[in-house]
Amino acid sequence: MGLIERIVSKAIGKNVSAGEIVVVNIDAVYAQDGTAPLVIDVVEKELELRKKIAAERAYFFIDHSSPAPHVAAATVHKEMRRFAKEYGVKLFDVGYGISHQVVVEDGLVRPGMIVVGADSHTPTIGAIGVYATGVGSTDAAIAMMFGVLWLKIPETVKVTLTGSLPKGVMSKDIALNIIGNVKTDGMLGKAVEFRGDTLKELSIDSRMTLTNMCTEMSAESAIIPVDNVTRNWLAERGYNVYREVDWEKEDGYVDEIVIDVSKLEPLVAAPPDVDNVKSVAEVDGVEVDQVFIGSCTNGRLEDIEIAARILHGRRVKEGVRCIVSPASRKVYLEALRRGYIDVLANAGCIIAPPTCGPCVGAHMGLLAAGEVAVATTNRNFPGRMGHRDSKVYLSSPAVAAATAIEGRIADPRKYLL
Ligand SMILES: CC(C)[C@H](C(=O)O)[C@@H](O)C(=O)O
Ligand code: SF4
Repeated sequence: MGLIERIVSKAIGKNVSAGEIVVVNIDAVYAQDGTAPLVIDVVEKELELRKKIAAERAYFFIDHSSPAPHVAAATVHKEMRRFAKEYGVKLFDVGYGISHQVVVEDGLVRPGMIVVGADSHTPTIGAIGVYATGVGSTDAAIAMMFGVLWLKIPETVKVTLTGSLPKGVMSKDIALNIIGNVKTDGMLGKAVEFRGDTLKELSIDSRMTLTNMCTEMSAESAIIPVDNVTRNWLAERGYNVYREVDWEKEDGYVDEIVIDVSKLEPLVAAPPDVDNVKSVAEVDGVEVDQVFIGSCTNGRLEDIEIAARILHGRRVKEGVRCIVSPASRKVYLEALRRGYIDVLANAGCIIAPPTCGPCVGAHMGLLAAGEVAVATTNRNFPGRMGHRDSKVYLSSPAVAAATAIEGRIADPRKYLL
């Protein structure tokens, strides 16, 4: 049994295995302003009107078009606030943060839980040992109304990480390396379980980048076992493990990939696909109009810290827009307290509020036709950040910061000596 099978078996009190369809109690369910309108419709129009949401822990996030860039978004937000109040859903309003970041840092999801979110990057929260998967709005509505949902238990692929990351190479580069190899459909219908010595060196921030990117390999879920890094992180925040399983046992995989991360170099995913992975050396010199540092992939404290270290005492290249959006208000406040925001603003960065905005081409930094961006996000499809004829290269925050300085895709290692 892989970790996910162990979590579900423990939750329902009998052994399950991959391929089985089970009905489980959902420990937390959330939706955001892209998917909540349909959740609201399903609850109010399709299902019998109930005034109370059954799931104990149902959350709404206004994070995508946030703050509202147009009247249509403002109307969606207003509707979400009305529904949340009427039905007892906890709402995280404009500026609070991106769903996947907030549920983890606020302790709304805890190791061993079974969680669904009406957003494809819900597996991000598997970084702390949660079995999490993205669902459609209808499923999210069912989970909110009844507190249960059917899930098909995925088969698990083990990804073993060995060795230490070289300076200037980040967990984003590990994720890009994997996706370059397995391609965008490489984990279709599967769950990814990360293992190996490298994990000891990866913070929860770094781990969340890894699990986040598994969605781009078409994984149903991604999970990292609870270890000392997780336990220390939980203890510092007064959180605990919700459901203990044997986190250490390595068993039940359909396949294994082994990566020696000490051999990795800074990478990018070149347009038009996330699996079009190249080394920075191969695209060195590609000129950019915009850099975006943020999102549920790389908008955490560690990401802002490395950007600040690289940009400290330097300037964003004239003519380049460098937008930085912390993934949550907590990240923003801590980055302020530590002086990172000061460094970045002084270097010429534009500090945006916590929002998905630029990542999903909603607002706060769209690209015009022909423009090129480097972004720390997870998708680079045509039109993702603006005009269909704009281009997005995905990278780590270190590559993004070095690129902001030079105005062309640049290797961060020379700034980290
Ligand atoms: C808008 C939403 C449905 C979407 C998702 O689920 O992934 C978004 O968050 C994204 O990253 O493209
Ligand atoms: S930051 Fe981007 S990838 Fe993450 S939830 Fe928002 S739109 Fe989706």
